[in-house]
Amino acid sequence: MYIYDDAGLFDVEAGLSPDFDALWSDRCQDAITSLRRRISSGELGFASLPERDPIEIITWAEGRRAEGWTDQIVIGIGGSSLGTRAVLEAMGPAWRAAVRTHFAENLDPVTLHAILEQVDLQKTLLVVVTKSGSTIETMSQLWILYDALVKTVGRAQADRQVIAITDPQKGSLRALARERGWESFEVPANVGGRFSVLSPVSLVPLALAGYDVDGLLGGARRCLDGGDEAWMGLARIAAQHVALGDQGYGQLVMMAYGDRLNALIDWFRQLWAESLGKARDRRGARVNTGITPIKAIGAIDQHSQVQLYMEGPNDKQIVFVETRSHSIDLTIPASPPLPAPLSHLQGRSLSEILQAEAQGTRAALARAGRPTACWRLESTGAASVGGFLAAWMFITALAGELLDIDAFDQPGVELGKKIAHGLLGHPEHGALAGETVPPPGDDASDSWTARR
Ligand SMILES: O=P(O)(O)OC[C@H]1O[C@](O)(CO)[C@@H](O)[C@@H]1O
Repeated sequence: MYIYDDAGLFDVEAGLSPDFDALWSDRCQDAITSLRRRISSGELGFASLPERDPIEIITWAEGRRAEGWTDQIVIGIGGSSLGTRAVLEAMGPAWRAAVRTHFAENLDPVTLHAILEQVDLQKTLLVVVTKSGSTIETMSQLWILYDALVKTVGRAQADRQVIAITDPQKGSLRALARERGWESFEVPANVGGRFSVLSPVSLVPLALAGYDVDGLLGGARRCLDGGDEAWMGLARIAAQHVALGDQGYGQLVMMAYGDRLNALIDWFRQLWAESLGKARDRRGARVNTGITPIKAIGAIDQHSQVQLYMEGPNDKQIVFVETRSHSIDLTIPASPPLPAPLSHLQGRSLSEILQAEAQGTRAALARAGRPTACWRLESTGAASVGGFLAAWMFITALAGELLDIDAFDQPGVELGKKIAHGLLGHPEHGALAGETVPPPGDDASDSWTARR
């Protein structure tokens, strides 16, 4: 069960204008119609993922687990890893999983080396995930890990330990999987990375780790249970964020209470930032849309960021994420007695205290005239997490419709990648790198450069 009962109810006068509904309800309806049309035409595949039966993946994972693998290394970045990490951490505890999961995401040699130190490659599967099949971070790390695997178990056995998750037809990883006979799964061609958490991208490693992927999809399906009314509820939340953005609240802090929700916000940040930060609308006119997502973790960031949120520029929309129940709880012992200013805490559970802190912080921000909303998950079980993921994918897609931009591309990330490839000797991008990067020895660290 999941709930987000007062999701999106921004509750201070400083937030939404009183005529919000009058101003936005027609636009919400248009956004819903447009998004539904794109989904039913097959252009967008993310919405139908929860309808797919995961039995094939579940059965496959059970079979592979029975072979005795102790670890999997998920090699991927962005949409190819964040969703998996979000679910694993939220639903945890991951260290009790049937197969331990390690993430080779960033190109950090120390991290990758540490992973290699922790696993026994004879008992480890490499799960490489990339929709495009050519992401520099993913393919570089794959080649290092594959080389280590071949050296440990030999080429024929190594090829049985690699699982590729990529586009059905295109890309270097698909070509490699065919050439080397690697087991593979498909990322549907009409599902982009940041909208792929309910596809094999995450379901395969999650099922391998022994997580309840069926429950995850069930929770996601429930998000649209109410039909038209549910669609309107999601569109209204999207419109609230967009309207607040128009009113000058250009930053969205997602503040989640609990360490387990850390990666869930990382996943959200990519979804929101890449989908809505755009320079052109759908007709090609210059726009510059976007609401900057910011991560905060309660209660830690009460002691780090809340001063700024309370008294700094009033430019933030603050979304609290709480869970009603925790899989484990601990209580402060009633004796021996604590000194008087703290004695009221005795007998209280940590989850009670955390919840009071979330409510206190939200109330204080509201008093300071800062727009806030709260999402309360029933728990961090499969259904709640699935519902949260699906809801935010729909909200983000609907926000894209309201802004009249394409929420499903990311042209702005390409130039930096090409320059990096050029610097590393890619024949087509070398000139670009030479032109853009300051010449060697030119210390540009004291100058701010911007081209308009
Ligand atoms: O799955 P891929 O193709 O490796 O891409 C990884 C990530 O890189 C991006 O394309 C951005 O560079 C994201 O949109 C994507 O999730």
